[in-house]
Amino acid sequence: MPTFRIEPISQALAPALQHRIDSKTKPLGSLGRLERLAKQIGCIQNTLSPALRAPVMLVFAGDHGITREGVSPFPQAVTAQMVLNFLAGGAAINVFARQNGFGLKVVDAGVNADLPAHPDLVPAGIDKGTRNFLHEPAMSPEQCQAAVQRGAALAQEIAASGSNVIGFGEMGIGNTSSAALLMHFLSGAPLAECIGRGTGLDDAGLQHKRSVLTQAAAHHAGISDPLEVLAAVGGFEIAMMAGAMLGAAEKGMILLIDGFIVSAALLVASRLAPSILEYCVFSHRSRETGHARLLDYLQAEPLLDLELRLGEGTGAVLAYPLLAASVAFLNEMASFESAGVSNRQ
Ligand SMILES: O=C(O)c1ccc[n+]([C@@H]2O[C@H](COP(=O)([O-])O)[C@@H](O)[C@H]2O)c1
Ligand SMILES: Cc1cc2nc[nH]c2cc1C
Repeated sequence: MPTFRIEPISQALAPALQHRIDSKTKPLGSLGRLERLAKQIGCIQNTLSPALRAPVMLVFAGDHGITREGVSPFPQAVTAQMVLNFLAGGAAINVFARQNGFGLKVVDAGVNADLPAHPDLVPAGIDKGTRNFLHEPAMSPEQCQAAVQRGAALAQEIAASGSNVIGFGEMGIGNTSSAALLMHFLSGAPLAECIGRGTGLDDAGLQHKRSVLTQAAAHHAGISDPLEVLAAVGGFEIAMMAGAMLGAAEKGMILLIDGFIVSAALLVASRLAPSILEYCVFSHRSRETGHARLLDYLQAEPLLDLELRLGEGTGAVLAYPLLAASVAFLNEMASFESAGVSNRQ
């Protein structure tokens, strides 16, 4: 596995950015969270006049062997069906991406179907779904490494095409089970706090999911190396997304983090390169049980809480106007001096 060289973001301009923010015609600190966002973006880009260019949403799709255990109310076939819906432009993420000027790429990281070629589809499938991690590792070490490397290469291509904002989304029936176990093994949170209703399990379904995942956790007990954990209980879309996050941060891009599954991928990436977190904007707090605690663990401050639990990158794209607003106020607002407004005595 290549090591990822992710530099901590430069704090060289942090005092000057703070001064610029404080000079704007507003009471000190009154743009609240947008002020911290403007400063973070300025530091990531190491400029007093940051700019957001050609934002891209990558939706990683993959299938999961664990679906054989009845952990999701939806059949595995929905993953491929939703990929076709993305390619036809009819999913929620298509609507929000069009609305917010995002380019959209759907990445087949390991869907259990033969997908037709399409200009928006990146065919990068490792296999037709993972193995059932109740009984064996979800993927081999080689498959895991290949997924991470393909993801990193993809993000680097997107950076080379001129984009400096990359959003992460996913589609994979069963992937809240993977995310729950990744969180459990890598953060040490009790399993019960990592498991939620996903796409909408009822009480009996949730009980069953807890029982299956408790057995899976026992089967893999003792694993702690991030790549070993990723191979044991991850998904191809999660592994490729973790790689893409690492590749994007290496290129100094702004990483827009979506919900529970995307945050679990970031947890893996942050174990491989902790500085990656400095490049991340956390778009929202998902309704999925576990996300709030995972965000706390990552010391993340999400921008929105809209009770979303869809995935696809929807929260990330919905939060983008707030990034655009923070950059715009930094670049365009008058200062007390330029506008001739009296500052406090
Ligand atoms: O982003 C989230 O926080 C989120 C929370 C719950 C469900 N999802 C989506 O629902 C799917 C996984 O749910 P499940 O019940 O099949 O494990 C997958 O396609 C995710 O995109 C996503
Ligand atoms: C319909 C549907 C759409 C989704 N989008 C992301 N995960 C999903 C899961 C389902 C079931």
